[in-house]
Amino acid sequence: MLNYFQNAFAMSEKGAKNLMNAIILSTIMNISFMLPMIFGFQFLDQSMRVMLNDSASAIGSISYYAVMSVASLVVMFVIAYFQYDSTYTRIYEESAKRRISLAETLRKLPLAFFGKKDIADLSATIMEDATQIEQLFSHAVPQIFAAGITLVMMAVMMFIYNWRLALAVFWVVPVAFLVFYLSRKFQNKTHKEVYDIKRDISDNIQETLDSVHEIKSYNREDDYRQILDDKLDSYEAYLIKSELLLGAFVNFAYTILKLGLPSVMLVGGALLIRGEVSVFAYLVFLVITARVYNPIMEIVDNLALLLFLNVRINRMKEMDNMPRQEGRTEFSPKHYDIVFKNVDFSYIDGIQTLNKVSFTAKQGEVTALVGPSGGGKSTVAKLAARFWDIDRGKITLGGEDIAGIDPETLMQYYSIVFQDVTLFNTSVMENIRLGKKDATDEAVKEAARLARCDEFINKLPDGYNTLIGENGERLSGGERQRISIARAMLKDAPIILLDEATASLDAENESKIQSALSELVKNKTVLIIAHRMRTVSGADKVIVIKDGRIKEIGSPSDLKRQNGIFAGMLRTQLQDVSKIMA
Ligand SMILES: Nc1ncnc2c1ncn2[C@@H]1O[C@H](COP(=O)(O)OP(=O)(O)OP(=O)(O)O)[C@@H](O)[C@H]1O
Repeated sequence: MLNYFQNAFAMSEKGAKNLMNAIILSTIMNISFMLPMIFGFQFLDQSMRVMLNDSASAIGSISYYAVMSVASLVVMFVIAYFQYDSTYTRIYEESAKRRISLAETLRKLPLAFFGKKDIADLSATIMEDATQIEQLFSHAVPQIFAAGITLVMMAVMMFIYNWRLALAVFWVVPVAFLVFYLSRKFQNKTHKEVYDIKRDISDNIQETLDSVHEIKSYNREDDYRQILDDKLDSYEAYLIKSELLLGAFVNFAYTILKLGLPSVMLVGGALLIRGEVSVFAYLVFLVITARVYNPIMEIVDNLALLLFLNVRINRMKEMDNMPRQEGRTEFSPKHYDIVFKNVDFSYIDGIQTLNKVSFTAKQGEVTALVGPSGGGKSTVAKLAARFWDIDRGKITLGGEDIAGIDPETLMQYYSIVFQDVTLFNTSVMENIRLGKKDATDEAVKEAARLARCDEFINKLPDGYNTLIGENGERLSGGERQRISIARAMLKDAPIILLDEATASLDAENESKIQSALSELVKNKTVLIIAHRMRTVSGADKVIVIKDGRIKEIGSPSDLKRQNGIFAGMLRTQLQDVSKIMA
């Protein structure tokens, strides 16, 4: 049973145990809530005997009922307390664990996994799905199981007491459930459709917000609004369809259940006339029948919610099963050479992005990656830091395969300065301190000075304490990249991965970035995606990558002599410069 709960509801072992406890206590609570009814029947039985025989007196037993009523109230209260604790407190604990475990999963996913499209989806799963699951587990799941168990117990007792009347009460139950069961397939399908389109809309909104500048600058607002409107319309249509379908099946099941009471009246009446059942038993069955369908309706209602839960749980399991990156956490390389040996890699099955890539980026040297757009330069740089795991071959750092090293451990040795700098809506000081969380203010300022940031920071209204707005929107492209360089300075990691800015920077900004970079890369293993020939000419080694393969490799002067792709690229850039100068 524990295993079943763990698998079906994606729970931890402790969570499954707590759910079992919640079900048991909810069942005991349901039974305890019947105590007043049992005493009521006892009282009714005794009163009827008094009325019919006129011999005994009911007065003497009033004190018995008073004591029993108080006792049952106490019992009900105590059981309800424990039931509440096990159902709500423990289930919220499980839900907190579930969120933490999802966040842990995220930590172990390849860094490059976090493409924009997935982020809305991931946050929806962590927040919205986990909340829905939490609510259903506290408000519905234990109750459904408990109501089911209580109902079966009541049915057994009633069948033993009078099977014909019990049959009149319960024949409707399997029919109602059958209707519901048959509707499962349709409901699952519509729930999945509603869920998918909702995720699609979240992605769309996220994408629109992320690209709001581009959308506005290309006057694409109307197109985007139209796309979103269409998706919202279809979401609404699916939602209505799903609700209607659910409403139709649930109400049909309710209607069938409602036939139970007239059945008991008819069967009980006939048995009474034939003298095969006492007035008391008939009354008892009528009272029970009037009450017994409420928990059944509750089960039907909650079952519908459980179907929806299924879709969400499957999504969580999917996340849990995503390929994780793990490895040992003790790692101190003897040196910082990065070696690629026959590396094959594809983002998408069947489309090979890198093919037999082999090279060494030596400690203390600058290795420049050059080549046409889409050739695979960024991919090489990202693989060097284990953003993804490779398909074949080997990448080593200090002679050790990075595939066996925990990505977080590995990352301590890398500073990454890419073009898409992420800045947080906090002070400049804190944005730089991201490079080393325990750095003193002085150390942050020193890094900022070396990265040529201090002069623009000093011009900000509050200097280092200025809030720089959502994703640093108050800063220019060059300033943002210099902040990123300052972070890397502060981190002072032995390996630098650098994507040189492609955007045209003004000459002053460019020379500041260049001098900041030359400070940063001193005595480090540097892998730079180079776009400017000035950077390439200062490199120790140049690797030309085209169509995922290394085409040329050597010092800039060697490659110039070879008169191949690199020499061609040099000529093109020189021609461009001379055209401008002319
Ligand atoms: N996350 C991804 N999923 C699928 N394909 C990708 C992904 N990232 C890159 N690619 C593809 O891999 C190939 C190499 O891309 P990469 O970004 O490494 O090239 P690049 O040489 O750095 O290009 P550029 O100079 O334009 O940045 C391209 O065809 C690109 O479309």
